[in-house]
Amino acid sequence: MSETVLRARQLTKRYNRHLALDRIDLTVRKGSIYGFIGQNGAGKSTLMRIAAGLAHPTSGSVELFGASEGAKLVTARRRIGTTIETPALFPHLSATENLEIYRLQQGIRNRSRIRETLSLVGLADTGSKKSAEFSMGMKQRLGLAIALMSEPDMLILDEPTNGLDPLGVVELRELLRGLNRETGLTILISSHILSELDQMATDYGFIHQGRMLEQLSASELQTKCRQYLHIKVDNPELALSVIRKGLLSAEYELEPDGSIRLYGGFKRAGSVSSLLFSAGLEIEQFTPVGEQLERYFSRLIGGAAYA
Ligand SMILES: Nc1ncnc2c1ncn2[C@@H]1O[C@H](COP(=O)(O)OP(=O)(O)OP(=O)(O)O)[C@@H](O)[C@H]1O
Repeated sequence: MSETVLRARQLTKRYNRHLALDRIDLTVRKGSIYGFIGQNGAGKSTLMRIAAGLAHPTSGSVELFGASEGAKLVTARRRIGTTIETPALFPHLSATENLEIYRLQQGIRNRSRIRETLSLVGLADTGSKKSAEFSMGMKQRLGLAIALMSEPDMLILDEPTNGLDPLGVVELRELLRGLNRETGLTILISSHILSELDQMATDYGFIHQGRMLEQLSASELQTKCRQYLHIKVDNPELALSVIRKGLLSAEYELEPDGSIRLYGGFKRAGSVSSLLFSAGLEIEQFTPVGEQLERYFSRLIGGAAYA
């Protein structure tokens, strides 16, 4: 079984009469990139703040690197880097100067860590350029550098893609993937846009109105969102042989009821149906099935809202 870095059990947070988190269970595995998905106000920041020790839960518990209370939990929290409530950047200072101030504030002895960290986030060549002149993406990277200065084992990033243009989102994704791959860093990252974390997250948790709706791995999500043509004909064996001959590299499954799932067949629906017709097959059903990631998310929260 893989090691767990963060585990929330029945985590609940109440602000007066408002229930921001309602008995949340969440597990972040070591070395994973956990995509925490929810609309604005769903409770993502609240959970992250509790995990980082910036807020107290009303009830329930948090376990970090195996520690769940007292001094051990405080020590475990030193292994986290986060962009929540990190100090504001000094706009008139360069990236190196900003990190130097942070290094002194935090008592980090190793001065060469500044250069290392700037290389990690791709800001090593920014020289004396003031952070005020940085693009939004560069500012995000500098914020990330601050979070990485103490060589954390886990990063907690609250909506880091906010304000980035599509290219900036792709760059951040590549950067985080690289850090995860090369240093084994575990990352908990939130977003209200599921597709932004696609091709990056290894695990997902969906939160809505303070409740965890679903937690699943990236491959489970892909399977759920995989698109296929559902085909039912009078002679499935013949249909399969026609498909095999007519469509190179066709991926399909024969269901117990004799229907066929032809994966990725959406775009080729026209040629598939004419192939089947030409073979004299009688088509009883021919339906595209599956959905886009974003639609999956809206259906999930729609279901929760109307349950
Ligand atoms: N300090 C607070 N006092 C009162 N209510 C709060 C406080 N912090 C958060 N809330 C409420 O708790 C709910 C969850 O907020 P939270 O910030 O965790 O959501 P979120 O998913 O991070 O959304 P966003 O992306 O908008 O930050 C919201 O309804 C919010 O208004």
